[in-house]
Amino acid sequence: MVRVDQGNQGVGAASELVVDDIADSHGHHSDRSKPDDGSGLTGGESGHPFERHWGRIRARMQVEVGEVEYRTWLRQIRLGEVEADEITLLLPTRFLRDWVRSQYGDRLSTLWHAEVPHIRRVELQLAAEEARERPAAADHAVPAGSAPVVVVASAGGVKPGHAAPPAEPGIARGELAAPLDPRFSFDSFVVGKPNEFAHACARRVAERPSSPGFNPLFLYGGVGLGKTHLMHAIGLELARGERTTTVAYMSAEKFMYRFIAAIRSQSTMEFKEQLRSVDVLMIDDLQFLIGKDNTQEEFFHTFNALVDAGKQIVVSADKSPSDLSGLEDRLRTRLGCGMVADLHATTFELRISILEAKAAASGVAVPPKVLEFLAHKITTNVRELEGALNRLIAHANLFGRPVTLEATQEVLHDILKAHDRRVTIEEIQRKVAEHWNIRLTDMSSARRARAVARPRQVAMFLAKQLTSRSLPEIGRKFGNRDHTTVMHAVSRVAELMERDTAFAEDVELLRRMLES
Ligand SMILES: Nc1ncnc2c1ncn2[C@@H]1O[C@H](COP(=O)(O)OP(=O)(O)OP(=O)(O)O)[C@@H](O)[C@H]1O
Repeated sequence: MVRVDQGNQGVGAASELVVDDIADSHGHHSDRSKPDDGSGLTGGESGHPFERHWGRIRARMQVEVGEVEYRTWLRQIRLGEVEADEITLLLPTRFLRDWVRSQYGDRLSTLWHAEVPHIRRVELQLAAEEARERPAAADHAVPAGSAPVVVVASAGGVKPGHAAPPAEPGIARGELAAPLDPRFSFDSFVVGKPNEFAHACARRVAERPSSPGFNPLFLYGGVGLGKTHLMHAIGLELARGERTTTVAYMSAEKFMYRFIAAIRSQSTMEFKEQLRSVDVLMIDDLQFLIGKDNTQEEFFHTFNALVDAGKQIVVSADKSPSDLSGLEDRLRTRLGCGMVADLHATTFELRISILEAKAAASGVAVPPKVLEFLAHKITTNVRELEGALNRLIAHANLFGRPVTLEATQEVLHDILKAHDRRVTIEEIQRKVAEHWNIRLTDMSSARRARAVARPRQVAMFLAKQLTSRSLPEIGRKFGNRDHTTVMHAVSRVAELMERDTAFAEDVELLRRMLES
């Protein structure tokens, strides 16, 4: 049984949630809870009247200075006497006291004053006797090795007077930290029609977080289309700014496991406070929370607390809020309240631009023919496209040979074969016919009624997008039609998709079904 402490509001429900959610994600129950250690200590229960305030200040400091620095210098601080406008903080050694005083003294005073306005002075003292009398006043909250670290890039860096130089924004500061990848910047994100709206929204949030109408920002789209890239870009951009903005980025899965860890180490209050003290919270791959009802509940509360406090939330998922059917209704509703931006499947043009940018950055000359070939063959996922190009480049560097079409086919034969196998024209025809409720034979019939001709054109379009068949080959599969008919179908469907969003969504849905 997980111990439930009265002092930790909401932990009872949360404790059960942990076991439930582990069972959900692993398909069986596992009792990973820790037995009661009998210490009687729980988060926020030292008995000191200012313990809760101190908990919030500690969480804030942890976020600002990073986990390593926090543990080295600040974790051992205990609360001492409060007299009039002064609070005493106790440290176990003279060296620590002097160091904390010189490096963090001002910041601690500011935070104390902000938290408890009548406190104007912070006195740092050697703990001496007091330390023995009040052994674990503040330390139990974040046990070593199991601290639920919120990963933070502290834009604007560490405040003046702080000890170590700030960690590079987004670089992990503790063993649980989820770093922002410096490669995923706005500069390296190639913008095209399918992602321009999502990109513009991400830029806007990075420039002006918490703007009305943009909070939360919900980014969604298929696998490998740049959601994570855009989220990192927002974080990196904020980290470059002048203002002091704390950004926490984590996957929904990490969110759940950190929450579980916090419950096990009985530090949920600190976990919540850490989360709620950030300015921008970004949760990636939210669909992971489907079926994890209790973690959803926790996320919902965090979400509300942050939005109500004017903080920015950015969330990504593989579907739109309304299609995330396993999520609780009230969460879906709130997620859809801000800006919802779709990253559409890439077009040939965008894939070419991405390949060109990545090839140029690599410094290896890749002929346009090879880029075109790759953009035709690998249509689904930018990650795979990038992987294929990287392999070619590595090969060229290793053997000192130029990249040619022949070499490409040889080096990537396994990837290309897998892509050829992925979708057949017959499967496309079947799915499209089912979708519009027409007979499969109409895919090759001579009927020209729109109810039949339009689905047939869509099937041709998808055959061009999803297979590596040539136009004449596709034409043959559609009742021996000419390649110009296929060409016309492809451009007609692309044109209609631009104009008619409902139609575009239909085609997009079919594509996703065929690719999954
Ligand atoms: N428009 C783009 N410009 C440059 N690189 C891109 C673009 N879109 C995607 N990528 C690259 O493709 C790879 C996959 O992108 P990312 O991880 O952001 O996808 P995702 O949508 O989060 O996928 P998943 O659903 O798997 O989480 C990354 O290396 C990313 O840099």
